[in-house]
Amino acid sequence: MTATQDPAQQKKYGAHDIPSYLDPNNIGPYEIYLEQVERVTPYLGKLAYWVETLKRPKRILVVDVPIHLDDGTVAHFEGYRVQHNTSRGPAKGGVRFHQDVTLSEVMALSAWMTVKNAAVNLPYGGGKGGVRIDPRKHSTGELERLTRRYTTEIGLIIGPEKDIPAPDVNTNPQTMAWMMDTYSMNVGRTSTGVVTGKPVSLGGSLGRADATGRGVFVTGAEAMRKLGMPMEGARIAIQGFGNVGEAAARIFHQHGAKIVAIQDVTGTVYSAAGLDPHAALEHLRRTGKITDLPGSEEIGRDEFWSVDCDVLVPAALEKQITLENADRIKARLIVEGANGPTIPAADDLLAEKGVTIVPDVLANAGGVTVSYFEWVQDFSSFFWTEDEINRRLDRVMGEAFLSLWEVKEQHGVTLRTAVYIVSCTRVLEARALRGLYP
Ligand SMILES: NC(=O)C1=CN([C@@H]2O[C@H](COP(=O)(O)OP(=O)(O)OC[C@H]3O[C@@H](n4cnc5c(N)ncnc54)[C@H](OP(=O)(O)O)[C@@H]3O)[C@@H](O)[C@H]2O)C=CC1
Ligand SMILES: O=C(O)CCC(=O)C(=O)O
Repeated sequence: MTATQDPAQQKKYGAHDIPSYLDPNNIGPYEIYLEQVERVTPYLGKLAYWVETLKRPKRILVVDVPIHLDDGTVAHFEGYRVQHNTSRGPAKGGVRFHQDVTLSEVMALSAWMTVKNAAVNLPYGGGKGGVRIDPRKHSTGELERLTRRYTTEIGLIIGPEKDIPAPDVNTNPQTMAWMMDTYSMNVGRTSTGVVTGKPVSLGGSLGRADATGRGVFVTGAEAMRKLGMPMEGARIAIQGFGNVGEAAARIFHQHGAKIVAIQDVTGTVYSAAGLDPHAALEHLRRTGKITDLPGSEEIGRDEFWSVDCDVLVPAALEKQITLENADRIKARLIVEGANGPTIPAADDLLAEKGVTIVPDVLANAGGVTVSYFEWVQDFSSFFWTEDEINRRLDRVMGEAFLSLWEVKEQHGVTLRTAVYIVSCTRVLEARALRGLYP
């Protein structure tokens, strides 16, 4: 039970003056994950015997990444690669460059990869990496040197059959090209399968760029069908207009929905009549900000959460939906493009309000699904058409959604708990079958 769920605490502190160490909004990313595991444990039956496996990352590597800056000085950055679990296959998950990256965050992100990969039944465990750096403050040359040094430092534990990185926040196909090249130089052969999300000309897959946003759309559309919400004219608010948010906005728009609000780091724009995501992207590329978008009005950052909308898509960072804003959310459906955007206490509050959440570990699994297709294509050196990729992706995401929705109905739990029931069972079954000793 969290502090605000506890009636005694509520009486003592009221809604807004609880001390910070008791404030559920202060929960760390790995604690969020641990709470999610606690919630699923009663549904694991005999496999609960192995549940400690899920609570501990298998392997954590912390590295110092020194680089020459353009002015000739040397700067040091802290980097991480966490392999949370490898029971079902090699570790798999992205690499994030961000000024707020912490070990706890990367541990949580890697654990969510374990759950996500099992949710869509990919033959992977979970991993994630990150470097604490603000990429906006560095030149392309500095970012290339950082990426190459980081790749060499984590080279001890990555590899096409060990752990396969991919893009995440502030990393992209160019970053993956540098990682692939550095790893290949270090092992003395071209190893395309060591990373996914590469440029198509270097063994990348068609469809990977839009895959996460496409998966958000496919699972969002399935959820809307279940809830009897028409797509035509549905009002969508999107936080984050990067790889995931922009693609999700564009695909929802293509299918007749109306993008009423977009928020990124630079600000928040709103239009009751709907924004054109193509124009928004063009404006962002030209001006470097989402604000001053023609045909939109600028609203306050916090106002974003109370915008009149039917579907809310958080597609930025963790811990965005908290007890500070959850009760103001008007959407009936939240589709989590980001990893970990909702803290558990807000999850409970939204469930009580009757809001349906398609959780991150299902909604944003489209990216890693096409990463899997890329990895398979690299191994066989045989590449599929974009139509083939999209058809397979839609099938994986659609079927996963429908079967997980059935589990939710069967147990009378939230969709998040349903995904954890299925995923944790799959991971722990593999653990139990493999046993402990060499
Ligand atoms: N890329 C992928 O394939 C996958 C990504 N994800 C998750 O999706 C989320 C977004 O990743 P991705 O799109 O790749 O990252 P990008 O770096 O491409 O985009 C991030 C977006 O979020 C915005 N943003 C960052 N911080 C804030 C904030 N505090 N408030 C509002 N907006 C903010 C950025 O704004 P600005 O541009 O102004 O900085 C940018 O628009 C992350 O949680 C990631 O882990 C999940 C699965 C796969
Ligand atoms: O494509 C991948 O391997 C992983 C993408 C990712 O980091 C994520 O799903 O959070």
